Amino acid sequence: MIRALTIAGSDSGGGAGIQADLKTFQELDVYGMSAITALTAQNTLGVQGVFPASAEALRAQISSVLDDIGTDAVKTGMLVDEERINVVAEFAQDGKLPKFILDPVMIATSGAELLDPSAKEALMNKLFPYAALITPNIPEAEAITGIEANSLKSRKDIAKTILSYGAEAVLLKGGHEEGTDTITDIYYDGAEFRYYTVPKINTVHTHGTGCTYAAAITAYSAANKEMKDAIYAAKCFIHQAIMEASPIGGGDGPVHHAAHRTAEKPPIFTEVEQG
Ligand SMILES: Nc1ncnc2c1ncn2[C@@H]1O[C@H](COP(=O)(O)OP(=O)(O)OP(=O)(O)O)[C@@H](O)[C@H]1O
Ligand SMILES: Cc1ncc(CO)c(N)n1
Repeated sequence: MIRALTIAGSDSGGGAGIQADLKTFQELDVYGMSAITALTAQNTLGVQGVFPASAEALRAQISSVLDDIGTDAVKTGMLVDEERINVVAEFAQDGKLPKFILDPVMIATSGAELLDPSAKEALMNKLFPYAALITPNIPEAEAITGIEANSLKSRKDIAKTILSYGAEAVLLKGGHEEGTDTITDIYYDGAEFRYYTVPKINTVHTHGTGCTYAAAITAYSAANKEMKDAIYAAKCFIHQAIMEASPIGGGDGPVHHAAHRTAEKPPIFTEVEQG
C-alpha cells in the first residue's frame, strides 16, 4: 500500500486542510495519515476560530506515524507559526520527510490568517531547502519574494527566486489571476519552465483548491510518478474537482473530491521552455 502523510490544519467544514488531503489520498488509492497543527472552526463563509496544537502534540503525532507506519511522501499545509515550523524542521533535518511537497499556506481565501506573518522567514529558511516542490498561490509568492506578479516575466522571476531558497522545484499557481479567460500554473526546476494552462472555470466554489491540488501531487509522487507527471495528473484531478464543485453551505463551497471518477478529461495545454 502506498502511504502519504499530511501535516496541516483541520478544517471543520471538510473542504480544505487535513480533510481535503485525506479525501484526496483516498480517492487516489493512497493510504492517508495526518498530523494536525491546529484545529480551525471553519465553514464556507470563513474561519471562525484557530486553536493550535501544542508543539509536543504535533511532534508526537509525526513520530507515531513515522516510527511505525512510515510514509512514501509528505505534504505540509497550514503550519501556524515558527514554533510549529521548528517541529517540522526537526524531522526534515533528520531526513525523515521523503518527497516533501510544501504548500506555503498563509492566508485563507476568506482572509483569515493561517500563518503568523513573523514566521515567513522561518518557513523559507528552515523548510524550503528540504522541499521537493513548493506550491505558492500568487499572493503567497508575492509575500515570499516581494515581487509583484503582474507579468509573465515577473512570474518567472518569482519562480527563480523561490527556487534559490534551495527547493528542487516550484509550482506557482495561477488561480488568483484576474481578468483572464485562462489560468496558467508555472513549474520551474532550474532547468526548465513548464506552463500548465486551462480554461478558467466560472465558479465561486473553490474552497480547498490549493490543498486538494498539493495533496494530489503528493499522492502521485508517493506512487513514484516523476514530479512533472505528478503535477499533470494532479492538474486533471483538481480541474475536474472544481468543475463539479458543490454549492454546499452559504458561501464559497468546496471542490468535489470524487469528481475524477466520472468527469471527462479536462483540456490542459502544456508548454515547455528551457530556462
Ligand atoms: N476558476 C478556476 N478555474 C480553473 N482552475 C482553477 C480555478 N481556480 C483555481 N484553479 C486551479 O486550482 C489550483 C489551485 O490554485 P489556487 O491559486 O486557487 O490555489 P490556492 O489559492 O492555494 O487555493 P485555496 O483557495 O485552497 O487557498 C491551481 O491549479 C489553479 O490553476
Ligand atoms: C485548515 C486550512 N488549511 C488551509 C486552508 C487554505 O485553503 C484553509 N482554508 N484551511
